[in-house]
Amino acid sequence: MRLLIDVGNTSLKAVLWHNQQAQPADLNNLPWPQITEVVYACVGRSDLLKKLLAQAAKHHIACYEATVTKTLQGLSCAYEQVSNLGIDRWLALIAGFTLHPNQACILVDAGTATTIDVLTSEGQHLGGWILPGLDLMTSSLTQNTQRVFDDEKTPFENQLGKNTPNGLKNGALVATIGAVEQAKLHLGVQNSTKTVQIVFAGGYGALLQQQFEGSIFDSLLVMKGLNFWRDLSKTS
Ligand SMILES: Nc1ncnc2c1ncn2[C@@H]1O[C@H](COP(=O)(O)OP(=O)(O)O)[C@@H](O)[C@H]1O
Ligand SMILES: CC(C)(COP(=O)(O)O)[C@@H](O)C(=O)NCCC(=O)O
Ligand SMILES: [K+]
Repeated sequence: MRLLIDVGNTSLKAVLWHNQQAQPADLNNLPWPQITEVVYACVGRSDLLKKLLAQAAKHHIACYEATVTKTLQGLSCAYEQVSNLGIDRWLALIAGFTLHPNQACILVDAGTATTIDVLTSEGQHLGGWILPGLDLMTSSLTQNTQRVFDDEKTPFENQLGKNTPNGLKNGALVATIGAVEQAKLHLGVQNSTKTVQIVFAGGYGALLQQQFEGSIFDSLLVMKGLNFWRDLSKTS
């Protein structure tokens, strides 16, 4: 049984991977005797991660931190400085590449930041974008202007705004939708029979997924990437 840990800028997530399945992990009551290895990825800061790694060490369990490499099996990274690419983005690419073989993909991880990564059907990462996440987009405006205000009850909708919270929230949503549309252009899917699989993950992934027909939401995308990373990096 593997303990998989993904530390983002807002939260730490962990699952237990056993018999090809993810089970929720109770961090206060982990089944250490059954855990064979810990595989983790971290783009944030986390004292909780340090504590978990210390507990694993106490139980003599091997821990592996996922890293970005120029290539992994048939997948290649667009960055010149590969270590600058967020590991969560690389793991989303690994998951997309493995779960959708020979299929062009756009991986969208909508958390604190929204990242959009473009992957060809041949496994070439063409690059991507980092946008403020939906909450950061709205809070940066409410915090830096006098008159732009938000409220709790206004949803994010793909519509014109007719009051301030509406204009603010909908603006953040359509900016994000527009970026995903731009990503498609880099795969030449317009005016062609090529298809692209758009995969959403992260706290706002389910909301965004509803805006794109044929797209999917996979809350475990980064976890699956972590699991594949460990398997693939053993054999490469
Ligand atoms: N149902 C939800 N569950 C968790 N986070 C959500 C949800 N809906 C919106 N969010 C927002 O998603 C962000 C957290 O997403 P997450 O993918 O966990 O981030 P990170 O990977 O950066 O830690 C926060 O801005 C949070 O407000
Ligand atoms: C862009 C990110 C902050 C996204 O992190 P998250 O929203 O999941 O917390 C993370 O992938 C990161 O720190 N990236 C490093 C810069 C880069 O990818 O180029
Ligand atoms: K993200």
